[in-house]
Amino acid sequence: MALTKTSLQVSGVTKTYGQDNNAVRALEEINLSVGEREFLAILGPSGCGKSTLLRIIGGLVEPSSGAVMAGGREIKEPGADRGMVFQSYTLFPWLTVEKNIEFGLKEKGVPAEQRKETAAKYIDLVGLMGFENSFPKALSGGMKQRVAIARALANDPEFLLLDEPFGALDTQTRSLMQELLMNVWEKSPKTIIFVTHDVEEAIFMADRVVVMTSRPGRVKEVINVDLPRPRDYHIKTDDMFLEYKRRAVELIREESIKAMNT
Ligand SMILES: Nc1ncnc2c1ncn2[C@@H]1O[C@H](COP(=O)(O)OP(=O)(O)OP(=O)(O)O)[C@@H](O)[C@H]1O
Repeated sequence: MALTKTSLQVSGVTKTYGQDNNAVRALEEINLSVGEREFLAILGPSGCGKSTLLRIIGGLVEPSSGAVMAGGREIKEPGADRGMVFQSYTLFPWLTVEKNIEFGLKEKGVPAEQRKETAAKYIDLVGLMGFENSFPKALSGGMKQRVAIARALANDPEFLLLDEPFGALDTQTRSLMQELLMNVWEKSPKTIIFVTHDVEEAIFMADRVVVMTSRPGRVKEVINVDLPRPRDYHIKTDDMFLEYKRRAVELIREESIKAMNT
């Protein structure tokens, strides 16, 4: 994808949790520009600060220094411009699929009829027709994450921030969910920032993959994934795909070895 305007800018972001002897340096000098409607993956070894970076972008965690700018404003707190999806299922168990998806709209005071219409649109987009009135406990993990994606999209955010959203799913479901997310993104273009430690997942979906170092997380390398779209699973055996994968595996391996030796 040709990069359009910058929609989000991470400048000199550093994060230290705790103080003195208990201080943990999670992130060090992160600089990153994210293009409008770009699909960006953040890839790195466990504990390198990926979630911390995403939470800072989401406005859930404050950086120790540096700033994140979106739409000309510094991010200081969560906002309706940023929808988030986490690995753990975060649906409201007492609400049906439809009501979960409508939740943010109701908070905003959108009238009932319009809420229902919007929910129906996203239920269709994530393939959950017929499950409108089901409760989360009756859904599989993949279905719950589809509801979570639909719920985030229903608020029409500019950014969709996903933190290992398919991490708890089996391999087959995970692979189908990757295709579903790309499909949703192509039909409802947003800027996506997707955190994962899965090399194949990152290259399969993203326009660019930001590979992070082990803790403290820094940007080690940015891989431009120049593979045609739309993509489906066949591309995973393509020579170019395998070349990107080899490069990313090499980078992550270097970092994992470093982390083991410190
Ligand atoms: N609230 C917190 N208080 C103290 N330390 C924290 C906190 N959150 C994260 N950390 C530490 O910061 C470092 C980075 O954590 P983070 O969860 O951002 O990494 P990650 O790359 O997302 O890890 P994983 O892939 O294992 O989920 C880790 O050493 C972690 O223990």
